[in-house]
Amino acid sequence: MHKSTSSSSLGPGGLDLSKTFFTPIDGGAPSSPTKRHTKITVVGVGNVGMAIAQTIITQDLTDEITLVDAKEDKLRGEVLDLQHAAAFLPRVKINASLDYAATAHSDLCIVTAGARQNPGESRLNLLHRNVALYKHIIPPLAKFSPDCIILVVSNPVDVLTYIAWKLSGFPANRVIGSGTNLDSSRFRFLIADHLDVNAQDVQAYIVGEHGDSSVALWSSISVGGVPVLSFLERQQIAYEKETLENIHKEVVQGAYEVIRLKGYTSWAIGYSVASLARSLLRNQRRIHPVSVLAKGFYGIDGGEVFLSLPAQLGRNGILGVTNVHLTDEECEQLRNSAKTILEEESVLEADIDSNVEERLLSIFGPNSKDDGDFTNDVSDANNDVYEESDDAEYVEGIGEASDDEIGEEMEYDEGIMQEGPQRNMKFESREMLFVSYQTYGFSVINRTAQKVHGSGEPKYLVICCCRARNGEVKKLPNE
Ligand SMILES: NC(=O)C1=CN([C@@H]2O[C@H](COP(=O)(O)OP(=O)(O)OC[C@H]3O[C@@H](n4cnc5c(N)ncnc54)[C@H](O)[C@@H]3O)[C@@H](O)[C@H]2O)C=CC1
Ligand SMILES: CC(=O)C(=O)O
Repeated sequence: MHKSTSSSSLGPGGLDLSKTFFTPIDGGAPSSPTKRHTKITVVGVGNVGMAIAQTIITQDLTDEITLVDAKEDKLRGEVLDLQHAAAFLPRVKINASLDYAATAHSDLCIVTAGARQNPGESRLNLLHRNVALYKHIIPPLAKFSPDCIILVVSNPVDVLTYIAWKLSGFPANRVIGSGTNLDSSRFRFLIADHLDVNAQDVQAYIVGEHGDSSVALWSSISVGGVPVLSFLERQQIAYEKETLENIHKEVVQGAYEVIRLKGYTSWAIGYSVASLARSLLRNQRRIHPVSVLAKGFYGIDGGEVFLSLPAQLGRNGILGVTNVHLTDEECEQLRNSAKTILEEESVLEADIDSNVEERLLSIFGPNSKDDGDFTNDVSDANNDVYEESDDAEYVEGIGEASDDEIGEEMEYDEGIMQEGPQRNMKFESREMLFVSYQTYGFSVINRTAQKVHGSGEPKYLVICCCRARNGEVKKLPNE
């Protein structure tokens, strides 16, 4: 499909019409690119993607928006429909393409593509279908916009944010899930309704999973600066715990109810994501409950898990997590929510082996070379490692070696890698993409490092070969 844009200025015969309408002033310099040109990509132009796109456009949050979808006619129809509203909207360049090259140089990539829930279906049920799609979506986004922020919306949003983080190789501050920003808005609406105040004056957070195990932070709710529960206690006004629980239940059931009634949710998520886009791109430093890498916060352990915590957002993505005080009960609920998400992640481990070439290209750039054809060399090297190691069960793990690893011994014994998460792997570096199967014990039985010349400085590529130690290798590919 041809790129469709709302700002074409070419007339018949390639004449630039804009130049015929305006006469340059004497002594004027040619126009320079504007300093603050922002570009947003939205992947998936379904109910959610279009609600987000139209809210972003009406709120004048970007200079350029690129829409991507797998369905050509739907994409073309949606973009034309939006372009036809140009006379009523802030000026924005609207592009649409099936090709991710059109997303290049985006500041923010919002991913909404994917299956959605049927009435009554849980978000977690969508996991395997949407992980499969993400393998084709995230690597090209990362390749064409290596400095962007990725904002994940598709469900289950917390696990998919983790997947997007792994597939992109981005630092954790630049991969964010829309998380419970929406749940918190539902929560604030319900509290405002109970107290007959404006929802914007209610400060209240839902944290944890964007889903059934979410946690309501009752202890920190305030209205117009008044902490609600301690105020009620001070005034000796009795409130039923059950009333609070029912409000939280209504938040959790909110999405199910809308889906039962109209088939999908769209407007609220549109506004929710637009508010995140504003805070990020306009460097607002506002606090939003969004899905972040939460390991280590509030005693959350057991693996790398993304879930929602109130975080400060700005041009660099996540600027920090707010130190909100949680009661013991709230902490316990949050850790349980983390457990729910981690269980889903562990089921996935055998699923996230993504396309090696795409991942490498996203690190090293499209013209990378290693003594000839880069991608062939990589697959050869992979095979070599595999064949040389008789007892290898699976080849996995690609990333950049950190400086102090280069020139190290290439062979390791079982002692190097401990049972458990990949952080124990000696060769991990910040750019390491991933070695999956965190739930299994692995030993690294071989690895190689190659110098690869990409568009920038030469980098070292590590290819390692792992062997499971706990007898569960039958579950792995290549068996
Ligand atoms: N995080 C949140 O708070 C919310 C998340 N969602 C989630 O957002 C997702 C989208 O929901 P809807 O827009 O209602 O669904 P939809 O079915 O209307 O739209 C999905 C779109 O994704 C496109 N798509 C599928 N595979 C693709 C691929 N490989 N590349 C590009 N595009 C592809 C489809 O063609 C379709 O246009 C669902 O996973 C839903 O559960 C929905 C509401 C709130
Ligand atoms: C569908 C969904 O995740 C929501 O509206 O909360």
